[in-house]
Amino acid sequence: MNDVECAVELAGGAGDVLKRVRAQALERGIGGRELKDLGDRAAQDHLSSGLARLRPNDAVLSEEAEDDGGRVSHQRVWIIDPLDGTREYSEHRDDWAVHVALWEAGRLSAGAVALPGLGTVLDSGPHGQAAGAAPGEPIRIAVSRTRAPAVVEQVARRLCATLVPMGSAGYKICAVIRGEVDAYIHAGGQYEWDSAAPVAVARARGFHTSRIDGTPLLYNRPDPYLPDLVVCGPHLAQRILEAIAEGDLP
Ligand SMILES: Nc1ncnc2c1ncn2[C@@H]1O[C@H](COP(=O)(O)O)[C@@H](OP(=O)(O)O)[C@H]1O
Ligand SMILES: [Mg+2]
Repeated sequence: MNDVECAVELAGGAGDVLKRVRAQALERGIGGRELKDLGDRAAQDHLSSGLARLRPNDAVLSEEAEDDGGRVSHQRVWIIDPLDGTREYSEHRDDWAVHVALWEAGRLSAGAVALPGLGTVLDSGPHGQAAGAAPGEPIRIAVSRTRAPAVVEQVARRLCATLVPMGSAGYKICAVIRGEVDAYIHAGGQYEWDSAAPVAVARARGFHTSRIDGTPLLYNRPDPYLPDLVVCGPHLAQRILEAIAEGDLP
């Protein structure tokens, strides 16, 4: 099994576990915080035991595990978010995801994002897919449905774009890849596990991925805080980055 196949197997398996956990919780009348915790724990257990079995020599950075920083000196580090869009998962919505990425010697070398609500897993393997169709007007920008950053609202006004609220960073990046929206912009806080796997998939298919100031998204840093990003078709990147750079000017 190569690394991409490994990522697909693990993300898809964790997605199946999460769906089972949620169905059983519904039958037992469990929801809210308890369901979020059950899901986080079950998906983390599935991924950590799978990585220990399939890739025992690699390091792991997970949203749901202690990080002692030892991974920084490793050449191969799996960056995982067992349940991205925890809130939406607990609300029985479809916009949540499982992220499994591999960072290898300075770059993301493999990734898979399970979208269990849509019954699919997207991966960073060779697909020969063009990087998105030219966007129609107005441009559609995916944004957090619960904490839309002010900068995204400003950019939408400048570009006369439509905002499309959704949960989960992975689900939103996959919405760009799937052509449901033209861009995803986020600012104000996030961590490497929120974007590593979907960014690996987006890059493999030719999409633009960067910080909102246009600099590269870097992974396996000592501090995994990675607060902002832009993902869009390459033809839109310059317009969006310029609109962001205009800052608070009217
Ligand atoms: N300001 C912020 N600070 C820290 N994490 C944030 C954040 N805004 C969004 N995120 C994280 O990014 C993911 C997508 O958020 P959203 O659905 O609002 O777009 C969520 O991951 P988790 O669900 O794994 O916690 C959320 O916790
Ligand atoms: Mg997350």
